[in-house]
Amino acid sequence: MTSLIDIKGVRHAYKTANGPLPVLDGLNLSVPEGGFCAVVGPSGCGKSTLTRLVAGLMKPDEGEVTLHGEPVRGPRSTVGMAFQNPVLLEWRSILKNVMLPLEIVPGGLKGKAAEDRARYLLSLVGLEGFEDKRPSELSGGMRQRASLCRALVHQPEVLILDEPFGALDAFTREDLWQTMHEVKAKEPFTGVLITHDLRESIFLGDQVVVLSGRPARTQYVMEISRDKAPSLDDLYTPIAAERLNTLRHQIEIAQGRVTEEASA
Ligand SMILES: Nc1ncnc2c1ncn2[C@@H]1O[C@H](COP(=O)(O)OP(=O)(O)OP(=O)(O)O)[C@@H](O)[C@H]1O
Repeated sequence: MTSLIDIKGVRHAYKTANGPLPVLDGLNLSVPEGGFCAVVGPSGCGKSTLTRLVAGLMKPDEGEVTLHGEPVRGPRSTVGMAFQNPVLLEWRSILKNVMLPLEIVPGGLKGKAAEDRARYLLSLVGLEGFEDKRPSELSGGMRQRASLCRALVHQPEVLILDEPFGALDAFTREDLWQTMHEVKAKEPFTGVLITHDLRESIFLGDQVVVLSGRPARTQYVMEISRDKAPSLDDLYTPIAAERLNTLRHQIEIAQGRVTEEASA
């Protein structure tokens, strides 16, 4: 697999009233085509900033973010995003919400083809029959499913998920993890997932990147090879426990609660 997303030596500081706030300091990350990279790290370390750089919503002070080797210089229609808050438009039906990017992205599907595509995605995530409902008529998990369809409707090659399941209860979240694997099998994309949930990171990611405390650098990378989609049972195996323990420990180092030397 060739690398689709490459982040090399990225440094970034926000300009604030109190002077520059260094947020990223030597970030390196490489996601192969079709890969799913889960990013974890202490609160406020710069995870969302990383997604903004990949999405082209801002440029780094130093270093480079490339997609297929081409520097990211601005927003691209080949990137889809979903956030913790689905932000669906209440005056549009679920179907019309999902179709929205096709009205905005140049060259997107139009008319019946657009509607068919949106209906297909909604059926893929189990929302068949809810196309004409308004967002407020759906549960939080269903709204997040619709938001996922909206992020995928224009067939982006990169999907950025910034804590999309963070506000959901544990059972709904686990349902959505499984849905994500089902969707990815049918709608291939290269994914970057920001999460605070270590179980989620090892269930969805084939690479888990731990960022250090702010300003963030790449502290630790865990590769997870799998030849089929996992089941929830896989989260209760010794190997899962070992992975979670390693990641939890890396987070403690990132938080400065233990030192690498002390843990060696
Ligand atoms: N536009 C901005 N201007 C100034 N400071 C900002 C801006 N956006 C984010 N920050 C600050 O940069 C730091 C990193 O923010 P960011 O949202 O990237 O972190 P995060 O790891 O995603 O946070 P969390 O884990 O809480 O979701 C935080 O201290 C935040 O307050």
